[in-house]
Amino acid sequence: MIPASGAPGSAPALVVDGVSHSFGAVQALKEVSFTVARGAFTALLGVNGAGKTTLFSLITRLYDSTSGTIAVAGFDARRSPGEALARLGVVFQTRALDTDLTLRQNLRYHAALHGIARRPADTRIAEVLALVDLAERVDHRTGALSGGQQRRAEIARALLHRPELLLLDEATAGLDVRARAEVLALVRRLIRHENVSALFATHVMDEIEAADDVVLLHRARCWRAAGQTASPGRGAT
Ligand SMILES: Nc1ncnc2c1ncn2[C@@H]1O[C@H](COP(=O)(O)OP(=O)(O)OP(=O)(O)O)[C@@H](O)[C@H]1O
Repeated sequence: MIPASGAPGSAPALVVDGVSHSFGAVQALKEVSFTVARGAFTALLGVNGAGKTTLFSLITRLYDSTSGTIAVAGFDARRSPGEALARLGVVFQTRALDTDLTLRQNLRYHAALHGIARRPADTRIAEVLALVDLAERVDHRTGALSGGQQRRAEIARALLHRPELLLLDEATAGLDVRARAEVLALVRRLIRHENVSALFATHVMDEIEAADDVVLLHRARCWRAAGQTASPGRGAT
């Protein structure tokens, strides 16, 4: 049995336990259970339609789960949504930056959404842009950045409030080989140096390394949770 949550501070970055979700007759997730350990790169592998985005929508509270529990850094997403969401940084499958605004304007806007005052926001913006290697682009319109730079800018945006867990939904989709590699290397570097964990949804096997934890979603079920605290085969058919 996976604990639904643990003492905040020592709890896993993410615990998903027995989560199911349906859209009418379509069951998108069936009894999905897995854990993202602190400091882990966990790949959420699944073909289109496997349920990855639905799972992300449940973790981020866009949808309410019809069964099971989700805990972010020990905070139950349903009972303590504010605490749970404050510890999440999300890079959505669809682009989230305003392409007419500069990188600085975009990041200031998102910092304000997180309640970060202007001066600390500007300090943090400089920090996160340095982390993603875009410091010199701060006054560039984001629409003028390359696809890979835009993804890195979105990762910078997700880091603004110092989350403990990054959720990345197909963050490399549409990028060329080099830009894909840069995004992956960046996420792995952040895990090593920035005290953050990552759940990285992808359908590309090549993006997974031997040391990664892998959660395989197939036809709404979690088939394998290598290196996880979940029992092997739990939730599998
Ligand atoms: N809003 C919705 N209404 C009805 N069915 C939906 C809805 N969203 C997702 N589904 C269905 O739920 C299942 C899981 O979809 P989901 O988008 O979570 O998969 P995915 O793994 O993220 O795929 P993709 O990589 O294509 O986004 C699919 O059968 C999909 O058609």
